[in-house]
Amino acid sequence: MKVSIFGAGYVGLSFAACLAEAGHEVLCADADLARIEGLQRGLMPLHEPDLEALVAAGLAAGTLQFTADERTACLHGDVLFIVVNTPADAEGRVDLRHVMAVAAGIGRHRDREAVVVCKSTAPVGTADQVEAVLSGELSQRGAQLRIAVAANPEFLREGSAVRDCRRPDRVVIGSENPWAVDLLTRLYEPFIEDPTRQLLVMDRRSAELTKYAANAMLATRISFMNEMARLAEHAGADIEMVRRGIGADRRIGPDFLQAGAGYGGSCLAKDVRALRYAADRDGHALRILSAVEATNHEQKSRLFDLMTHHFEGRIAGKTIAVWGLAFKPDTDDMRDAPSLVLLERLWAAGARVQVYDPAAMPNARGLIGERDDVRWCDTAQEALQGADVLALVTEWAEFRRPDFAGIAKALRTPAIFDGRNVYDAAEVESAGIAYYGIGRGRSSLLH
Ligand SMILES: NC(=O)C1=CN([C@@H]2O[C@H](COP(=O)(O)OP(=O)(O)OC[C@H]3O[C@@H](n4cnc5c(N)ncnc54)[C@H](O)[C@@H]3O)[C@@H](O)[C@H]2O)C=CC1
Ligand SMILES: O=C(O)[C@H]1O[C@H](OP(=O)(O)OP(=O)(O)OC[C@H]2O[C@@H](n3ccc(=O)[nH]c3=O)[C@H](O)[C@@H]2O)[C@H](O)[C@@H](O)[C@@H]1O
Repeated sequence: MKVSIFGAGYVGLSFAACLAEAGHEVLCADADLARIEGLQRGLMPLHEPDLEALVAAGLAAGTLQFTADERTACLHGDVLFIVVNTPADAEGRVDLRHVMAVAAGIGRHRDREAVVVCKSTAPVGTADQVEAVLSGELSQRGAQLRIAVAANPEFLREGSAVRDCRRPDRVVIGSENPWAVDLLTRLYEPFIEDPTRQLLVMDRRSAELTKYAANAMLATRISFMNEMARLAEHAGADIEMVRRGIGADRRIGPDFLQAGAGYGGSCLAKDVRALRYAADRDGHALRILSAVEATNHEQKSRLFDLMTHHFEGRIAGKTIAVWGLAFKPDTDDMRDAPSLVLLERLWAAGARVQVYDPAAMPNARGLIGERDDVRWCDTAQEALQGADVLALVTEWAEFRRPDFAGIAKALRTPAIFDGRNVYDAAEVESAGIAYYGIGRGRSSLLH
């Protein structure tokens, strides 16, 4: 099938490469010319496991092509996906300008029937708006084309985008138009093993709300566990034991129960904010979500609070080694990363940092810029040299089994602040290093 994809970001590019791998003829468009020129030469604009090889394979096979030309992209596909960014402001108002720009472009250029699919995360009613913009453009030039608009939210995670695209838990098709549903069902066929379980067809508004509800539920689980972690700290319990204990209940399940330094990334916070804003505006305050946000806001300062406790308030002049800057492992994405809050708080308190991340250094450096109180290190080992203590913020695989004896030697006053609970406290302590985790009763902060 011929497919056009507008947006070559984390989602658009991963989705395009997977569709091309499955044999579809994919043209991926982006408004960013430099990004497209790079992609045409096989240069990746972002870090995502397995994606580079998949893009190269698609380019070589000719099933994946890139363009910065809106018209070409509007004319190529039988199905056209809108996968552009949909940022939300501080209050939660979602900026739909990019989505509507694509819709208007399709309305201006399209010369035959099409199924237009909104994959960007966007508030309930966005597909209706896309339809209105499209028909406005079509009627302005007197064109009468059969165009169906569907909502098809995306649930992939960064760091496993390719895997998630190839094997989605479910595909949600929001459309009551049999033609659009049939086309999308055929398009997704290579990724679906069990249609009765994985393929969910519903109306557009339900599909749009499903996306927000999913991210809000995930964020709620994390904030719930972070609150339990605080309680565990005070009660002398270990949240890791509690996590196993409740995760074994099939009604709860083991995933997304990891307490830590707070959730970050481009979407959970943005989408919770947007959902809360939309609900408030319609007079249906979502009280749970306000609590989820407040807890996460505090949680991002948790490592800093533990350090304040450890240093008895005297953080000025200390040097902190920081392992991991990206908002999660296996990505270079720094959007809303919890590490940024830790760094800001340390700098405000007069500390210096020595930072290392396997993939996010260029993005972090671009965001933060050069300053005297940060040293950008080439290795995890280099970040330790001469530092007082170590903070682990992102649980990259390369940080999981470190040489604790080496860490004990490198640090001036050996202590580890484990923001993702990846280390065994007893093992760390037996190397002569003080251990602080999130919600680990052994390192309880009894105020
Ligand atoms: N990042 C993620 O893990 C997930 C994101 N989403 C949603 O998917 C959408 C895209 O997210 P990301 O890929 O992370 O964004 P991104 O910021 O990485 O990429 C968006 C791309 O769209 C391009 N763009 C903007 N306006 C355009 C236009 N008029 N024509 C063509 N290209 C245009 C931008 O230049 C950019 O390259 C958002 O709505 C997001 O909420 C959904 C699921 C997962
Ligand atoms: O809409 C989106 O953009 C996507 O948002 C999240 O995916 P993503 O942000 O890529 O990554 P997650 O694995 O969800 O992690 C988000 C944050 O939560 C944190 N987290 C995750 C899981 C956990 O148990 N505890 C926890 O603190 C991570 O460290 C990270 O900072 C959702 O998991 C995806 O389903 C969704 O498609």
